[in-house]
Amino acid sequence: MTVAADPTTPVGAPSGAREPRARIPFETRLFLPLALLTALAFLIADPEPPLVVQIAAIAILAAVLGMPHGALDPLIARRLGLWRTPLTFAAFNLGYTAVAAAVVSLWLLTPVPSLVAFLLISAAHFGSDWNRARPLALRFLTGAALLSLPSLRDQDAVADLYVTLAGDGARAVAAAQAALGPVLLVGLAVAAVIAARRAPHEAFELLGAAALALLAPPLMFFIVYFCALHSARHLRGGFREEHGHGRRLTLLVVAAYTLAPLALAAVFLVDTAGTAALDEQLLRVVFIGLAALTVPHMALVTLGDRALRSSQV
Ligand SMILES: CC1=C(/C=C/C(C)=C/C=C/C(C)=C/C=O)C(C)(C)CCC1
Ligand SMILES: [Fe+2]
Repeated sequence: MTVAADPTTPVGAPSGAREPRARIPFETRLFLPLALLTALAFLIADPEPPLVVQIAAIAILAAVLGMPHGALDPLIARRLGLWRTPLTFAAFNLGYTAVAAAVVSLWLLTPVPSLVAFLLISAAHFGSDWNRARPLALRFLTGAALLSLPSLRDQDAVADLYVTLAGDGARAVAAAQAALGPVLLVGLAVAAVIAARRAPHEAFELLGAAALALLAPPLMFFIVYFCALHSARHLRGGFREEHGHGRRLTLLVVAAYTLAPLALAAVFLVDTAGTAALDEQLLRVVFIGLAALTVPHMALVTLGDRALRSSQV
């Protein structure tokens, strides 16, 4: 299989004229066994952990493993030439924070449309973990399928989570996802077939992710996919692209930009202690926080990908 000069080439795959074999990326090896074990555990024993345990797990794992992949954003921005001096760096941070704050404000003002917008943006973002060189419509369809399958498995569980995040009106969003689920599942299978032609490991990842979404509770699916595949892939890609600038600086930026939002989340939790159950507050902090960071994060990742692709042409 030829993988040279293909943006879907797995990280670390050798390139050259002599038909190199695509190496299976680290995150595929991490995600697939984890996904299959988790899916199997719920298929056989259905050992559903209490919701509060799942929420605590997602808060901790998203903080430790999920957040750092967004923390590479200042480095992506530097590569894009968005900042060069301390002053333009400060302006970049101000802009990034302002966009995130605007998303939170919008969410509080119009929660249900904000949730829908978050799901649509996330569909494009997550769907781009596969078939990266293919049209956006295919990637969006893949992501929409991935995010709808949990509702197909357990519409009420997803509806309850959405209601905590966006109020009663959000129940209809889970219903819509459950209704679209079967068609989207077919779309995901098509995406897997398309991916298989150039990168078979992507097809296996997609099938593993679909099995996980259909068999494990919604939050367990999200934890395993988000931490073991999505975040791991972007973190590794980010470190690889920053290789010229030294690992120490990259580590420092990742640490600082992981800790800053976490500190903010902690302040919010302490500030609002007693106004709602801790698990509900945690769920809101995790997902509304992710929504706030996703908008500037996705804009940068998209620009970064575009720059990378044009430099490869
Ligand atoms: C709330 C919620 C869901 C959606 C989560 C989303 C959409 C997360 C997006 C995170 C992003 C985009 C991170 C960026 O890297 C699920 C899993 C459908 C079902 C369980 C409840
Ligand atoms: Fe991401």
